[in-house]
Amino acid sequence: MASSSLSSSLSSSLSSKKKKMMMMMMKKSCSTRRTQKKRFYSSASQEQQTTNSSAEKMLSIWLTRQAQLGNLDDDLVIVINSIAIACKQIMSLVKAAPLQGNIGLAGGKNESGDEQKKLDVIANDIFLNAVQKCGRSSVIVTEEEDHPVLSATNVGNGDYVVTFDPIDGSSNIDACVTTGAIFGIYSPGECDIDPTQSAEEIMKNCTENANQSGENLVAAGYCMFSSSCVFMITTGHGVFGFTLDEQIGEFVMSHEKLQIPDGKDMKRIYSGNNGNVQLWAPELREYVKKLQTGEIDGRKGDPWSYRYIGALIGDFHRTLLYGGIWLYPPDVKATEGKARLLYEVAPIAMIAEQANGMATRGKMADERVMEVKPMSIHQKSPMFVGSNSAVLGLQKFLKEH
Ligand SMILES: O=P(O)(O)OC[C@H]1O[C@](O)(COP(=O)(O)O)[C@@H](O)[C@@H]1O
Repeated sequence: MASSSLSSSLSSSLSSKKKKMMMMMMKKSCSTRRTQKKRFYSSASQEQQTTNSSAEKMLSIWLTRQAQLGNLDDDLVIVINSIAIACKQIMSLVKAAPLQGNIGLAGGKNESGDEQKKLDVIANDIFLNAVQKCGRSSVIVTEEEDHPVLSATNVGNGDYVVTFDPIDGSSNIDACVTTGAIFGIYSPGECDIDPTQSAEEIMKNCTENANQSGENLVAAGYCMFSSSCVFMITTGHGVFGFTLDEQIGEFVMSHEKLQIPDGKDMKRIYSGNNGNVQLWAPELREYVKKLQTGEIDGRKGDPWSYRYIGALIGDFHRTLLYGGIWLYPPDVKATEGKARLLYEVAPIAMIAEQANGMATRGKMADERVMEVKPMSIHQKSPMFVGSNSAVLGLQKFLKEH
């Protein structure tokens, strides 16, 4: 109650002395409340200041800062911010999938022949919409579309080739196991549309334009949908991680200039589908045996640990943070491996190399993944990726066997 109306209702019933006492107490309590409020606001403003001072840690502001430093251009900032927004939307859908009936199959298959999950299709639409609406991408390649998707770059100068897998490891969704989105942003392509060309010729030109080796990547990253939602990004100047703070709806820096642990800091972990080992080349079967006895690095009786989530993002993220090796070699069933070069393998390889690790393929595990130019947009590729010493150890073993 305001003090004035209360004081007037008191005036008729109390002696003047008592009244004065009451008024003094009233004033004191109001001023206390005002002080408390002021303190609250001041603390809130201090808190606000604290939050502001850590604003630089927010992805959207960090990207702008990187542009100011000349590490990436403004159009690329817009593309990456659009991808981050799509990832937040997809994370919320993945979390609620069982409640919203977004588990199970959508009923179709993608060009790779994988049965599409409901969230594959929904996430693909979210991603496509975000990247197309930002107007800085000329061609989009996604695991869930058979052909490249052209997008108008009518609002900006950027005409980046953006590739992504909207939900990697989608078979994990129904079991609430880690999934994620992987993306690669390739240098602007010359995908001029010649109106005199036929649709097939235009598509062939844009497909050819999209088929770039990893060395043309200007940025690569992934967003892991797990116990935390972690957005990992490299623009060629190191690897940075941002964890979604659901209180403020922002990705906030949590990993700065990540390096894959090596040497004594490396955890001896290998990751691959052990169910396929008997389908691998004999020398790779022997390599796995040496990991399992510990002999591969001279520590017989001290085996390497084995971890496999069945989602490249989850298995790679652990390798990035703990060290070790992830391998998906060719096998009798998957002669070119399973992960796709343009939008899974090459972006992961860029991150690995930017984190001072290695990503190779080939019979001797000595071909840099980043140098391979895909012949088709959904081309698959084997990969051995992880700590330098682990990949070099594999190369040494293959040379000797
Ligand atoms: O089931 P497999 O043969 O081990 O393959 C697992 C690999 O396939 C993938 O799940 C591919 O997933 P998506 O096809 O859902 O993108 C990778 O993420 C994972 O590393």
